[in-house]
Amino acid sequence: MKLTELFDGHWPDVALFDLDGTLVDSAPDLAAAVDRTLEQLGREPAGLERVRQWVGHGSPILMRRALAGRADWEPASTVDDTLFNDALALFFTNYQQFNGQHAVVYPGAEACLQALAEHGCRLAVVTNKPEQFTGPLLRQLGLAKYFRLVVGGDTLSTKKPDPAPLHYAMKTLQGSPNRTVMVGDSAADVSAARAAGLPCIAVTYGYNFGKPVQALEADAVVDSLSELL
Ligand SMILES: O=C(O)COP(=O)(O)O
Ligand SMILES: [Mg+2]
Repeated sequence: MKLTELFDGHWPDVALFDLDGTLVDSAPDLAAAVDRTLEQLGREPAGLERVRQWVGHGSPILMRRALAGRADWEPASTVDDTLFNDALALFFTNYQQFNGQHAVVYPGAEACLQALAEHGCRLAVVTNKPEQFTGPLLRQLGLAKYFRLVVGGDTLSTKKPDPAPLHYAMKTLQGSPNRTVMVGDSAADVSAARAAGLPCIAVTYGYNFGKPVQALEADAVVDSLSELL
């Protein structure tokens, strides 16, 4: 589906992009950092396939899931606070080292960013990844030049699926809800867009775990961002 079909034949004024699983396949680096952390804590590594299922709600939940060994971690289930804090600090140190080592831009993603920018669309990354890792990754992969704004998982006091990061990005880039689109790979992205009253595109190749992307009630589902052009 062409993006312009969502906006009466025009390009949107503002586009908000999720990062992990939407623009960049970063799971190998995240898995390397999680596994190094688990090993430092005397635990078995989780492996790429499991870590891939745990990404999307930010680093604290990624590490809680890794410690619990399961994707369906809920706030009610107990992970010892000291253990969690130690694990998160180790993860940050490890991810600092692994961030960008194996990450690649998905096919079609850069062409989409370029076309949007050429049509005057103002672009932001709205990710749950902490800011300290987001800027360096975007710069290393040559994507930083497309974005006027980066909102990380720790930029505000709440993160997706809360709509606050999307509201903040729209306010900063002077986008209105009916002229702004959110593009993401997970339930957190679609829920945040819904709550902010924005149209939302979901990609099929990312890290959504649980129900299929088609069940997320996005306005369109695409296999590649190049389909939007
Ligand atoms: O760090 C995460 O959990 C994923 O970040 P994302 O919001 O870019 O998918
Ligand atoms: Mg994502």
